Amino acid sequence: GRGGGGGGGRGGCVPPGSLGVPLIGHTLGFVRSMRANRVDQFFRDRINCYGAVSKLSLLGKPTALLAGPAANKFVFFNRSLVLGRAASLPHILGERSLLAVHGDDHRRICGALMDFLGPEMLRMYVGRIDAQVRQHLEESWAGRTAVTVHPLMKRLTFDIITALVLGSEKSAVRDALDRDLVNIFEGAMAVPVNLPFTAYRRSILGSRRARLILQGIMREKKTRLQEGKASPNDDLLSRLLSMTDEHGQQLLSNEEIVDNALATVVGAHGSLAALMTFIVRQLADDPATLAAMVEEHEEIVKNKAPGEALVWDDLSKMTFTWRVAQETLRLVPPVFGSSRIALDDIEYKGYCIPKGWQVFWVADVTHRDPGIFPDPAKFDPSRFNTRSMPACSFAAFGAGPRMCPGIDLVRIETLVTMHHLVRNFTWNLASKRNTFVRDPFPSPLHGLPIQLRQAARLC
Ligand code: HEM
Repeated sequence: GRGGGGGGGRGGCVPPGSLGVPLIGHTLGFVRSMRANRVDQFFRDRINCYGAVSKLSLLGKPTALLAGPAANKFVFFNRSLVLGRAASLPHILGERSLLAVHGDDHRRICGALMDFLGPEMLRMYVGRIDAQVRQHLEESWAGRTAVTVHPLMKRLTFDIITALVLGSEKSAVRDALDRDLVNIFEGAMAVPVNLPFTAYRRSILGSRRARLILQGIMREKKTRLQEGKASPNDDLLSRLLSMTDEHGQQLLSNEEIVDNALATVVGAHGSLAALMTFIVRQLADDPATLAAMVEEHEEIVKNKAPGEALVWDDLSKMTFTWRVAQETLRLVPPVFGSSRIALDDIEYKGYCIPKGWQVFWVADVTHRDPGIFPDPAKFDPSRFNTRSMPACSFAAFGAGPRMCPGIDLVRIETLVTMHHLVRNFTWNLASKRNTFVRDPFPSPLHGLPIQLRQAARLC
């Protein structure tokens, strides 16, 4: 029913809506809708019914669901809302991962990660990423008439992030990590009940195994750094091990390094693979966008020797390609939303959200608001030519202190991959059915099989 009154803390009443069955609440409906790609509809139905603020029960907690740019901004910048252990993923990734800490610890750990993931460091790795993309296309795309895109993009993004985090060796270790990641994601959407045979339990165990693997590699790196056989710039682990505070102590504890190396691998893998897969899907049916991209990339190679690697400055010329990526992220945001926990009773639009409640923001619903994005279903990269939209309308990376620290890496990997892909191949969708499910990242039907044609010799 619509009844909104009663309960709650000081001032106003709690938002309208219903909390459903205790513990399970709306979780099953939510998870089912994710799997059937009706998650957008699941949230839209509630928002249509109750308005931009409503209550429901998700993943075992009473939850306030907020939607719209103003709501997003409220969530992203509110100090009484913390990303916390109530959500499954922070708990799964470890006590000291960026997702599980707040306040000064968050600032310190986020600062350390951004030292590696910011443009100053990442610009050094463009050449390495360029080589990995070329090798991947050479090995898995060249000479084929059909490929399945999503698994290939998962492989590529996984190889790039593990090389950045762990360094170039260790392929067996990477395979082991890869297997554990599957379990980790399974539990991210599950009711957080740590009992045998639950998805949640499998993901806790997968994460524990992955962190043991990372611990072993970290110890080896530490020794190699001490012996002068490795450089702090080799990879993320070496960089984090080399950073010190004002007393000369290691800035991040060993546990923090391990948990955040895992968070980085997890953060950089599925989301990016989804983005690149959906760009490929779009380009198959959108010759005008493809032609504009090809033109942009041909212009860039005009000034380069044949086979010369891309460098940082080349990427700043790929403005249209980045708008294509943003428009793809608008229509199919890899992270559809996420939650916070209220540390105090807080008020939004006259409603009280009681202390301890979960607050959920959603990207999808705002991204399809015709008041902000006219004709919202239309794919139109030129929407991003201007900056006139209200703050936090485009929420694919979040905003504020918790904004995604991986955005520069997303840009580099996407631009480099698309540069080589659109210049060397054209393709058609093998299936016209345009559906996808979330697991929790958007996954197209059958992994997006395509028929492939190669322009000439790979260049
Ligand atoms: C297309 C790709 C990506 C998308 C759409 C994406 C999206 C997001 C979003 C929306 C958040 C904020 C969640 C919130 O506010 O609750 C976030 C946080 C995060 N992302 Fe990404 N991300 C992507 C790629 C990456 C990459 C490449 C990395 C690592 C290199 C990464 C690492 C993280 C981490 C560690 C956080 C937690 C930040 C914090 O809590 O302070 N992500 N991401």
